[in-house]
Amino acid sequence: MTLLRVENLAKSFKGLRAVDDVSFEVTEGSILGVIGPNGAGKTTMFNLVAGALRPDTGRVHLGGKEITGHAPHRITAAGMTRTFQLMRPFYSMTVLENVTVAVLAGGAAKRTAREAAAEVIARVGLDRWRDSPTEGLPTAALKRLELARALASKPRVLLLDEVLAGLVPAERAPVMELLERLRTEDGVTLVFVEHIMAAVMRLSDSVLVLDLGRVLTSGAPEAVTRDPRVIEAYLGEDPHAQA
Ligand SMILES: Nc1ncnc2c1ncn2[C@@H]1O[C@H](COP(=O)(O)OP(=O)(O)OP(=O)(O)O)[C@@H](O)[C@H]1O
Repeated sequence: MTLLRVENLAKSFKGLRAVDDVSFEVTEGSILGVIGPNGAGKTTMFNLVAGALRPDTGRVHLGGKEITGHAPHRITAAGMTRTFQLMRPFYSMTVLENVTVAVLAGGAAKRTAREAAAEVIARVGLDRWRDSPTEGLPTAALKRLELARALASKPRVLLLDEVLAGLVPAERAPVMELLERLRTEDGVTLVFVEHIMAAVMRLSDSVLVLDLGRVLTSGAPEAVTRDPRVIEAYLGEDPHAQA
């Protein structure tokens, strides 16, 4: 079943077509990877889908309901939330307090919010930092906190903006495993923007390639990354050519 449907989205900034007639569908329980060179429109597309920006034209449907142009909190309430590339937790609060705020913002009752937050914190493997101040946390823990804050509203669709950026390879593997478990065990549908191709290849059921605001191509990761247009526009060289 199609859970997220994006039709002909477009957004210009002072004449620059940042997102130009982008359409795609995401099946419930699947993982869509979004790739493309810097400036391709990936973050703008996320902002349009998640309600941070209003599209000039086009429509977004979540679970069959139109959510185009709705405010982010309404879209979160409808079951879709996103993480930010530039994380903005409340640095003066502890990890538990940060996630509790997100749980409350997601509409949970005050009485059970801390308990629900603690569960999410355990889910993302942040238990050892639970009562630590957010200020001074290592990047890997901050990335997990960003995930926890997004998961606090129990989304059906999670949009992840470069959740692996800034992590060393040894830190990436457990985050990728966590994302896989979110899909298989919690049934969360994932759309993730990522530059790290090994992650895109491993996690994605299908890949959407953006270039200059438009969809260059989409399909299975193997096929997409062999497409000469993708290699030319983004990859620079054939990733399969190397041993
Ligand atoms: N608020 C804005 N005002 C003006 N131009 C913008 C704005 N936001 C994005 N742009 C422009 O729109 C285009 C698409 O930017 P966007 O950040 O969506 O690309 P991206 O694919 O996410 O890039 P990256 O991989 O570097 O994050 C770029 O040319 C960018 O400079």
